[in-house]
Amino acid sequence: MSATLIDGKVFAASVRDKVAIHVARLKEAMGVTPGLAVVLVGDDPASEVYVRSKGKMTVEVGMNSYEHKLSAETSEADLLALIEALNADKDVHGILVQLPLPGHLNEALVINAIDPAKDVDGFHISNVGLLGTGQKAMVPCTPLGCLMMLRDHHGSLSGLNAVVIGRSNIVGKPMAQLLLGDSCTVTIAHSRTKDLPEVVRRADIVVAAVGRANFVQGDWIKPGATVIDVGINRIPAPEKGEGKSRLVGDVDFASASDVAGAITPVPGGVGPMTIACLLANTLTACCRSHGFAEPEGLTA
Ligand SMILES: NC(=O)C1=CN([C@@H]2O[C@H](COP(=O)(O)OP(=O)(O)OC[C@H]3O[C@@H](n4cnc5c(N)ncnc54)[C@H](OP(=O)(O)O)[C@@H]3O)[C@@H](O)[C@H]2O)C=CC1
Ligand SMILES: Nc1nc(=O)c2c([nH]1)NC[C@@H]1CN(c3ccc(C(=O)N[C@@H](CCC(=O)O)C(=O)O)cc3)C=[N+]21
Repeated sequence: MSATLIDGKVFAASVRDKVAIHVARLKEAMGVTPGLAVVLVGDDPASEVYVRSKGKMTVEVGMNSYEHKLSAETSEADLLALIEALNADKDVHGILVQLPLPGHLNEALVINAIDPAKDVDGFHISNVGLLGTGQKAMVPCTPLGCLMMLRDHHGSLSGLNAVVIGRSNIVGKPMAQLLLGDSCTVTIAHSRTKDLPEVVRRADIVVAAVGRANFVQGDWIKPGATVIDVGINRIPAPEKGEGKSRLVGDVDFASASDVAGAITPVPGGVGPMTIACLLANTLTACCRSHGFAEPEGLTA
């Protein structure tokens, strides 16, 4: 491995430290404590783990955490009623509805019911539109975390060729918007892209958000490029014992880290930054709702 490792775990801890300092100040000077409500519908074990770890970190930075666990059979009307109540709750500054939702619930309808000012995921159409037109928005956590790491590594991103693999509403598209906002020349690749390896070879920055284990190969990477691996894939790991598994990204780390200039690992890369940015967004939402000065370096 010759690439510099971009340590998301360390970076995320520094973001959370910054958030904690601002939260302490808000509490002391203004008597306001930011609050994050997380809504989980159903009992997907992986989602439960994430929700628990989000709650723990929310409390660690001094914020209030409100967890709402609803059964998998919850009706759309009941979920919308909860969102209405959270929209009206003065102690709640951020609302996150864990995705994916069970199939009988209309995801777009539910997300768009959240008060855009409390939409710390940045998924509401109003925030999507604001981001797309370069106006102040709530920015999706995963792309924001990627952008922070890229800015930290490169300084300016202006003029660099960026290739985003994946065009989902939660990662690929907002990532492309943020890179464009920083004056990259952006290509969005997806499952219909012709000759993906050749497209990726032009990139100074590669962001992989595909959902396929070890998909991006080292010989697709331009020597010296920066590789951000968003993928979270659980694969069998018989070498760790029968029935065991491990997490890998969308990038074949072994081959890519020999060619890239810098690379994020999985685990310990984008994942921890996503949660840190969720806390940063909750703080930002709280400051905006009260008309307080926004902390610097925690938004796009
Ligand atoms: N670290 C974190 O915090 C987070 C990690 N993730 C992880 O990131 C990954 C992507 O998530 P998400 O965006 O939600 O996934 P989606 O499944 O919504 O999107 C995947 C994208 O990859 C594209 N794709 C699929 N196969 C290929 C292929 N063979 N060649 C090129 N493109 C392909 C799809 O193209 P098409 O549109 O044509 O189908 C699609 O646009 C997952 O591993 C997920 O677990 C997600 C959120 C947060
Ligand atoms: N409304 C909504 N917003 C989200 O942001 C959202 C969501 N729904 N649904 C699921 C995805 C996935 N996601 C992750 C967050 C942190 C890690 C993370 O911290 N991963 C650790 C590893 C954790 C482990 O060991 O399992 C790491 O990469 O180091 C991963 C994935 C947020 N998501």
